[in-house]
Amino acid sequence: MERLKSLVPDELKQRIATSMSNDLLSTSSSVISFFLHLEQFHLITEDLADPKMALCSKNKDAAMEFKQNGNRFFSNGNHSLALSYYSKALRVAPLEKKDDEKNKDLGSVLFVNRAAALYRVGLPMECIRDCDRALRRTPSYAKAWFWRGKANAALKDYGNACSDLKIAKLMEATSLGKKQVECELSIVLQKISEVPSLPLHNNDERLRKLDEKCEVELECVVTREKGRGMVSKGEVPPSTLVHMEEPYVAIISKNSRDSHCHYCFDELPADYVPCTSCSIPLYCSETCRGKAGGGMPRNREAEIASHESIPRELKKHFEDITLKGIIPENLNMFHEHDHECSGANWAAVLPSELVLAGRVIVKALGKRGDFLDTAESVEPLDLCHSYSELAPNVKLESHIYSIVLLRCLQSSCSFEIPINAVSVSRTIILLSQIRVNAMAVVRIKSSGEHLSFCGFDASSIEQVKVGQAIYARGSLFNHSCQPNIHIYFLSRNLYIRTTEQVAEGHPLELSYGPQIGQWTCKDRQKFLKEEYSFQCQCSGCSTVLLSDLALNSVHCVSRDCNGIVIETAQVSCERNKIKHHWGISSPESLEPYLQIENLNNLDREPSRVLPLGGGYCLKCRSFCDLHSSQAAIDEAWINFERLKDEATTIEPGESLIFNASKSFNFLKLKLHPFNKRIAEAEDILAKAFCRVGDYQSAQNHCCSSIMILEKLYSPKHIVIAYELLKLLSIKMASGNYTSSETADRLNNILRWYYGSHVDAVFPSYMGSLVKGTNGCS
Ligand SMILES: C[S@@+](CC[C@H](N)C(=O)[O-])C[C@H]1O[C@@H](n2cnc3c(N)ncnc32)[C@H](O)[C@@H]1O
Repeated sequence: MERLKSLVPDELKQRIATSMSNDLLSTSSSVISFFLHLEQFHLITEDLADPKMALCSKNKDAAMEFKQNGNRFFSNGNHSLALSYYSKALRVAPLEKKDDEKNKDLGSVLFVNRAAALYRVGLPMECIRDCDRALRRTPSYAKAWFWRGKANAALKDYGNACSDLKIAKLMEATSLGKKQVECELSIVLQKISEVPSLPLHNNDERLRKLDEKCEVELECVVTREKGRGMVSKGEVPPSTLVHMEEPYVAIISKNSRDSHCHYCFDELPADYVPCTSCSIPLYCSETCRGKAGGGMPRNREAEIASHESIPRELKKHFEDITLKGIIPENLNMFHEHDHECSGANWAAVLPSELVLAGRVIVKALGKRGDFLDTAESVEPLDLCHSYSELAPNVKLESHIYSIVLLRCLQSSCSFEIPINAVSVSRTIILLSQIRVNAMAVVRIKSSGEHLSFCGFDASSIEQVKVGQAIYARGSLFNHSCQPNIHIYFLSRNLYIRTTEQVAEGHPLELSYGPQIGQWTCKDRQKFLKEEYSFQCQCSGCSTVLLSDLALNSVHCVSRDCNGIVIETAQVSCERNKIKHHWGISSPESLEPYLQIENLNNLDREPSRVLPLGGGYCLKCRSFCDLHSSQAAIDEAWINFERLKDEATTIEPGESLIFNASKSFNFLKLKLHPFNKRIAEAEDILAKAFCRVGDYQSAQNHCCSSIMILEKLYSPKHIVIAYELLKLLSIKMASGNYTSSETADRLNNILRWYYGSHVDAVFPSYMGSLVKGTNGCS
């Protein structure tokens, strides 16, 4: 891309840099005439679009090599490595079975080999699913029936195990193989005579009960400051599900490509399935693969019917398995990966936003046919954009990316894709719509393995971005740094829930990222301007709040004054709030830290409340040299960085804890008590003390950290729940299982934010932690 950018003449660059959305037809036309006559452009786009040059097409030789490695590790008893090689082989193996393939093909062999490895590593369910895959391709595959039988026996489902093994015996051609099956069968028959067979197990453990209904009526209203936004038609209680939606289009993040399903974004199971025609997407099941359009298994009814040799009593079992899950092709459904699946490089190489734009174009063309044809054609997605406010460099990139994308789509789409001023300018607008409206699909991840062994570590929670999606109606919710709704995702679907009581007609606003308590107002506004090109007009950015003032502040130099000292840029941000909005929240809570006497007589003059520059105490106006204070604070912080690094992996040395504790006393003298760094320092110390087994000190530091965060956020904020989880793990690590108060608080916040979906969103052990602690109280 840099190469193409550098080729654009300066005069055109300049026009694009200063262009507004109205100018796009003209700038697009110039870009097209420039690039379509440029040999380098054609070379680059051919590289991207020609399947012969692509690295992501299927490769039988590579698959055979992976398979051999898998076989080698399997024979040596290294079954997990064998499993990983069979999976690699499946990813690159050509999986489209040809009509003339009567016998088992490479795909069937790889599925059975992987099934055997799955059985050996103790995953019988996954083993059965892989056997089924092999049997749908090759119904007479004796080994697949054999491993299926063994896995069913491991699950104590002796009835099915017996049927599987009986069919395996019928299908087995070698006498040695037959003997092996007979031996297994006799064990199962013996078991059947001893214990009753368990009822059929549910093969799909990932099925979840998600039956909560969304019954709130919302409406879209327009305001001068924020454009369209969503409000509720009636009063809504906290924790109410107000919206749920499937994405218009979605795409997996590049860093999740090997770990999460490319359709539903859930974590991949050990028996994931690859795309049938290219080597990029991986899916958790055939259902997801079918929905994404990564190749459908053929209906093999005719072939199966030809198996006359199956005795009547086994026929139903045989057909149930070999025909099971064959998804009828849904012609009305948009298969978002289909047009990328020609084995070309572009979908794997271009940025995700661009590939997402390609998916919108193909879906819109499939639905309407005229999305790119005329400037008047109706938008498939009525979304706002911010092209005119983009940085010059981003505007230029959008022009180049749009023409590259259309060129790639031309070569891999069944529709006609025109490249003209209209189509390019519409694609540029689409890219800026995606920039403003795409949501990051996230999953909650914890770094610990098992709570009772790892104690504190088990509860390090983070949100991991696994995908990006466009939700047509979800995009109409505006941002607030003090949100009253909360979003989360199950599979690829968006859910929105209130986090407080919302009055009738009041805007429902979520956070696009930054929140009060996390960053100061200045930093939040900078982020929103850079990422979303808007000046935040939310209530949190128009009101003077203790959290915004204290978050990064230092203590007044006069020890008997509680006043806050902040830097110049922050002072001017807060002064602007007073000047333009005159908002001060909860004066009583601010009074100890700020000069706000005679509040009723105040006019809109900021100097009545805040000093002109930074470094002055907001309460007594004493001056503090922020520059030298900051240098001393940064130096003291080094001890925390060291302790943090060491405490994540090993037991930290005594001297590290001693030095950090000394620095901590210094930080407490210098920083304001509600400064976020103090909370972080408390957190690092808690972790370190936990590592060395001093649970009481760990607990004290953890509690102090929670108290600061409650001031900066609010006592019911989800951030507090994550801290409570840490506190609970410390208590449990110390053998205290009677912390029902902490567990109740944690449970309440989680239910507040996730309602009935709490168990689906959080790793299951967290639920059992809460229940376990409650149970022990
Ligand atoms: C995802 S859209 C929300 C819907 C949008 N208001 C509309 O009319 O389509 C994001 C855009 O809404 C506007 N917006 C959202 N929250 C805002 C806020 N707190 N202050 C100002 N503008 C806001 C900005 O123009 C932003 O780029």
